[in-house]
Amino acid sequence: MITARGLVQTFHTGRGKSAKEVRAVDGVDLDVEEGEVVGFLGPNGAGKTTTLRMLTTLLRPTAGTATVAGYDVVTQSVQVRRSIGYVSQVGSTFSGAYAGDEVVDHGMLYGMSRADAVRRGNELFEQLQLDGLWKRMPKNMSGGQKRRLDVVMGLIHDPSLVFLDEPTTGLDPQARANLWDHIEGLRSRLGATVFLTTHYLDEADALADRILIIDQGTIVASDTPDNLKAQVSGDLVDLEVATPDQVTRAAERLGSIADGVETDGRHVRGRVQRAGRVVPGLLRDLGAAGVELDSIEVLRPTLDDVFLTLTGRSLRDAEAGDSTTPEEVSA
Ligand SMILES: Nc1ncnc2c1ncn2[C@@H]1O[C@H](COP(=O)(O)OP(=O)(O)OP(=O)(O)O)[C@@H](O)[C@H]1O
Repeated sequence: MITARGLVQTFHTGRGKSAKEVRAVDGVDLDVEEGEVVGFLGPNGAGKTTTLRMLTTLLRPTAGTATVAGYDVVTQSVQVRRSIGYVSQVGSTFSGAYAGDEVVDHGMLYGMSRADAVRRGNELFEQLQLDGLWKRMPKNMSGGQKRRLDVVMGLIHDPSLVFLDEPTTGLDPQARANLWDHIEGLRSRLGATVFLTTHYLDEADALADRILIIDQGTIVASDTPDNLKAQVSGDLVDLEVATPDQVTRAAERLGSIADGVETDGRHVRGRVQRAGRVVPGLLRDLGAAGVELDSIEVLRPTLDDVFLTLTGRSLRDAEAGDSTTPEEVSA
């Protein structure tokens, strides 16, 4: 459904001595299969939006090639646009008509009949909890309502490939959960392919079949959330032994299957690959060695652990450290 090879985008900022070239996307290869939900994850300024803008034909690649739904993003941009739905990060611009009319016009722009656009628009308003707002002007909607209206606009023509740029930013938790359900439904009910960017690790984890991590314009990982977490850091097993004199024995036993075993009071911790498979054996082993446990906890690694291992920075620190503000710009 989507392929990209060596995609590059450079921007030129500043003038004279302060002129600078920014390689926003620096050689991206990616493949997305039909029916996949792919989460595109990375800190602020990593190149997510720029990649998405190239794939949706809004920005011409400086170098490299990409096809979307079988069409070349440069030479067949019209066909690409017809084949996709796109919800941009900045949202749609609305003309001052009623929300429902905007949506219907948008559907008709994609070749839908008025009746179909009205029917589908009503369905989407209901599914995205915008009921009763058909005759409201978008400028009089709350931020969250407007964001959901953006999503309706992106989905009105039932695209089989949808690009969503940070779709849940600015939504309250309930609206976010609702949109997650909707995105899951796009795949399960309609068999749609979804490519979404997000800063939210839990969102990527919950929704995506596969996660692509981008950092400084380059893809640094691509795998299922579980595989990424398993390969990169393993699960943390935390044993709490009943009495301090058992700590050494517990550490020995855990050390036979875990990396980086540490002790802290009556706690013994270490990382193991696929805890579900090895913990039953560990418990038998501890029992046989006469170690008595007060508690055992297994913590799955988070995607933040994955990001930290891959880049040496936490996703949150990487974001906090970003202060790039483009001045004058030419693509
Ligand atoms: N029009 C532009 N002119 C100059 N630099 C730009 C332009 N657009 C993006 N950049 C720079 O390119 C880099 C990648 O930006 P991009 O918006 O793709 O990142 P992102 O991963 O989508 O970030 P965010 O999560 O903040 O949306 C950043 O350093 C950004 O400042």
